[in-house]
Amino acid sequence: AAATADVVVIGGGLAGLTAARNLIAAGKSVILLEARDRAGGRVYNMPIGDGTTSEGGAEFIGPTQDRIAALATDMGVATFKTYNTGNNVYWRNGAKSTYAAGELPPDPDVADLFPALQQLGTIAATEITPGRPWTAAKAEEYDSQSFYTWSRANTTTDGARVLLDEFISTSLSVRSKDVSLLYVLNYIAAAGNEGNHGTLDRLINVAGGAQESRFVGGSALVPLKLAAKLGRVVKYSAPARKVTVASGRVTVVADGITVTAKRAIVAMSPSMASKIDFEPALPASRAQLMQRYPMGSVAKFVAVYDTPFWRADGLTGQAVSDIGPIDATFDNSPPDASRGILMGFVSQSNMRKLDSASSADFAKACLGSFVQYFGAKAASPKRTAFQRWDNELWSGGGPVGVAASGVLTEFGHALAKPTGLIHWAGTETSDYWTGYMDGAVRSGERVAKEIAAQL
Ligand SMILES: Cc1cc2nc3c(=O)[nH]c(=O)nc-3n(C[C@H](O)[C@H](O)[C@H](O)COP(=O)(O)OP(=O)(O)OC[C@H]3O[C@@H](n4cnc5c(N)ncnc54)[C@H](O)[C@@H]3O)c2cc1C
Repeated sequence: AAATADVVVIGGGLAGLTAARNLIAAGKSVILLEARDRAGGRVYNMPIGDGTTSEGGAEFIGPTQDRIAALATDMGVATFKTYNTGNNVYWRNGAKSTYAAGELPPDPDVADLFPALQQLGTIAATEITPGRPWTAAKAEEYDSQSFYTWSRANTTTDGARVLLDEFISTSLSVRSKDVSLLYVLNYIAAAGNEGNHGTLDRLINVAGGAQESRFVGGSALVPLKLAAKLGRVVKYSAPARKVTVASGRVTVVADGITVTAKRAIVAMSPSMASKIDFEPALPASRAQLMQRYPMGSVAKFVAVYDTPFWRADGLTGQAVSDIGPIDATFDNSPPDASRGILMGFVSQSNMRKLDSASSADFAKACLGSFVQYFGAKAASPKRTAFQRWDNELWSGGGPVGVAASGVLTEFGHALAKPTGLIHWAGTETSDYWTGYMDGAVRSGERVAKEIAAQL
C-alpha cells in the first residue's frame, strides 16, 4: 500500500507515539510505522502465564519525571508506591547481610565510597549542562576516561569499587569499562527537570528517586492506551527498511506500506536506527554516531508466589549483589499484594554468560539468585517469566544506548539535531531523564514542536 501524510513517524515507543499525538493536536496528518505487532517498545507488560502481566521492561517513575506523569494522567493510568518497607539484602563475597532501605550497604569499605559519590554528584551539579555534557570546561578530560578508570583512580578499596560498578550495572546494564565518565556525569545531571538540576540521589533512590512509584496495571498501559487513541494512524508489523529523501519529500519503505511525507521522525535508539538504509547517506556525524551508541545488555526475570513472603521476613524485596546472574532485585507485587512477585535484573556480563542458555536453564539460574538472597521459600514459585531484551530484534538490548570514551565530545551534538527532512527522537536524545520513559516522552514533544514550527 502507498500512503501520504504530513509526517511519517518510525517507531511506536513512547517517543514516537508522543510525537504523533502532539503533531495531530497541531493539525498535521501522521502515519506511524511500528516494526512490532504491539506499541510501547521498551515498555512491555510481560505475560506471566496466568492471564496477568508483570513489567518486562520499563517500570518505575519518580519525582521530576513530569512528562511521563502528565501522559499517564491523560491516559487515566494511576501510580502507586514501590514497596520499600524493611531491610534490603546485600550479597558480597558469598555472604548475606541486610541494611535499612535508603542507607548505603553495610560494606566495611563504604567509607571509601562516600567521597567518590559526593564528587560525582558535585561535578554533575556544577559542571554539566544536562543534554550538552560536551560543553563542559573539562569535557575532554572526563570523556577520555571510562567510569572504570575514574572509579579505580578515586577509590582504594574493593568494596567501594564493587558498589560503583553495581551503580553502573543497575542503572545502565553495562560494565563500568564500557561507558565514558562524561556519559555517567550527564546521566546524573539529567536526573531532574528544568527547575531541578539532576542529582545522584534522585537517580538511584527508591524513596524520593527514580524508582519511587509504579503504574497500576503495568507501565505499558500508558503507550498501549495512547496507541489505541491514535487508532489507524499506527501501522503495526511495519518495520521501516529504507528512508529516501528526494525532491523535497521523504519516502519510507516499510513492510507492507510505503509512506511519502514532508518530514520523517526516527523515534528509537541510535543503534536501532542504524539498521535502516538512508538514501542519500546521512551526514557522517549522524551516521557514525549511530555506529557508536550500543545498547546495554539486560533481561528481567520474575517469579510469582502466593504471597510476598519476604515482607513477613522484614525485607523490602530489594537486593544488591556482587555476583549474578541477578545482581539487583525489586518487589514487583501488584498494589493489593494478592500475590508476591519478585523481579530481578540480569545485566552486562551476566547476560553474556547466559547468551546460549535455554529458557529452562535461564530461569533456573535466575531462580538460584532469588534463593540465595531470599532463602528457601523463593525456591518454589507458582510460575516464572522473563524478557531477554538482547534477543529482541527491534530493541537490541536495553535499557538505553550508552557512549564509551570519546563519543559524546565528538558526536554528541548529532544526537538530536535534524538532518534535513529527518528528525531524531528517542530517550537517548533527551536533555532530562535520558534513558527513561520520561526522556522518551520529552523527546517526542521536542520533535513535534520542531516540525510543527516548520510545516
Ligand atoms: C529492562 C528495562 C528496564 C527499564 N526500566 C525503566 C524504568 O524503570 N523506568 C523508566 O523510566 N525507564 C526504564 N527503561 C527505559 C525505557 O524503557 C526507555 O527509556 C523508553 O521506553 C524508550 O522509549 P523510546 O520511544 O525512546 O524507544 P523504544 O521504546 O525503544 O521505541 C522504539 C520503537 O521503534 C520500533 N522500531 C525499531 N526499529 C524499527 C524500524 N526499523 N521500523 C519501525 N519501527 C521500529 C521498536 O519496535 C520500538 O517500538 C527500562 C528499559 C528496559 C529495557
